[in-house]
Amino acid sequence: MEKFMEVGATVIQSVRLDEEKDALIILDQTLLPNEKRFLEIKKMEDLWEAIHSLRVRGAPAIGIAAGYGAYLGIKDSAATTFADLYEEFKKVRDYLGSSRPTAVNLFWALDRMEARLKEEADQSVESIKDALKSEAEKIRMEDEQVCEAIGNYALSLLEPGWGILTHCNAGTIATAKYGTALAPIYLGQAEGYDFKVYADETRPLLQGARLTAWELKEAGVDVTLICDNMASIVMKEGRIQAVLVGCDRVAANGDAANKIGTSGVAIMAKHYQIPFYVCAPLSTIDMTCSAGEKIHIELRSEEEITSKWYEKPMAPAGVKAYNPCFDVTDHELITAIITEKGIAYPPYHESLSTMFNK
Ligand SMILES: CSC[C@H]1O[C@H](OP(=O)(O)O)[C@H](O)[C@@H]1O
Repeated sequence: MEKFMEVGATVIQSVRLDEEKDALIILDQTLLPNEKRFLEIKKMEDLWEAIHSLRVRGAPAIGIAAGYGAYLGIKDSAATTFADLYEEFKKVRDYLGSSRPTAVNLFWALDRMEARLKEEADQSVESIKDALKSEAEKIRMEDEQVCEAIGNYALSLLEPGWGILTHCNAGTIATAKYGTALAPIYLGQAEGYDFKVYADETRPLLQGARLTAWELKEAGVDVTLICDNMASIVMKEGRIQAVLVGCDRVAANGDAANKIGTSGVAIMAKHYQIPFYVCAPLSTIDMTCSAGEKIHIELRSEEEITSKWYEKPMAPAGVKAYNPCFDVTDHELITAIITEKGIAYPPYHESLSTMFNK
């Protein structure tokens, strides 16, 4: 944690609970890099909207928000028995679970909150509520340690001065701290690694341009923004020695869903013989999902492609658009999957299972 502070990185909590206000405080990521505004969220409808609209985004941050949401959703319940409280919890769980489909952390966190609630079944309603609050806090605190561990494992694969390409934003604001794919950048910076990071802009929602370029620049990291269709040229020019990406759900065979465009980057990396690493907390690995084709890919509105970020529409009125939010990178294109328990190499079914038993 201190290393992170030393390098002057943006120490910003994108999701936290404010106990005095009884609210979830969320950094509105849709406004970055132009405005740093925090939202106070008390109602479940507002949290659902914040997740759905990507005000809070990034698989681990969505999980943290859902954990707190599960607590806030039942905190003022008038239930006097476990059974009644559980009925209310299930409604909150199902509602928040419908906000986005792909990042498994949302469901992982809700399941974890439910398991804790059941463990406390013989306690009073008030102490069950307290237990849920502390479980949500635990999810957030653990994520910091998980990201730091991923960062250290990833750093062991990198060398000083390397050019690193990343896609979308798997940085500190997508997690409790450090990020997943950006964690080794921050930890390496403290050790004088002097990485040159290339950030794909990541159409259509521009998380690379708006968020990755912003947080790395704030931290004093050497970052260069490129359009998505420039990844090949920077690889060909020898500027990239490794690709690091985050992920939203990893299947048991190692297929990894991440922001749309990631699989194309992996195909190019293979062509140029550049290692392609996926950084994945165990909370993002879904061993119940056998392969990538089973992952539900979120489809988002056409307007995100045609006009959202422009003063004037960038496409003819009424044109059809297709806007899948994620794609799945085939496990054969992935050099290694870096978890908080170690580095998994192919065959992934075996190596990922081992990570869960450590
Ligand atoms: C560290 S999680 C990574 C992550 O979040 C992304 O998606 P979104 O912005 O839609 O929530 C993405 O695919 C990432 O790499």
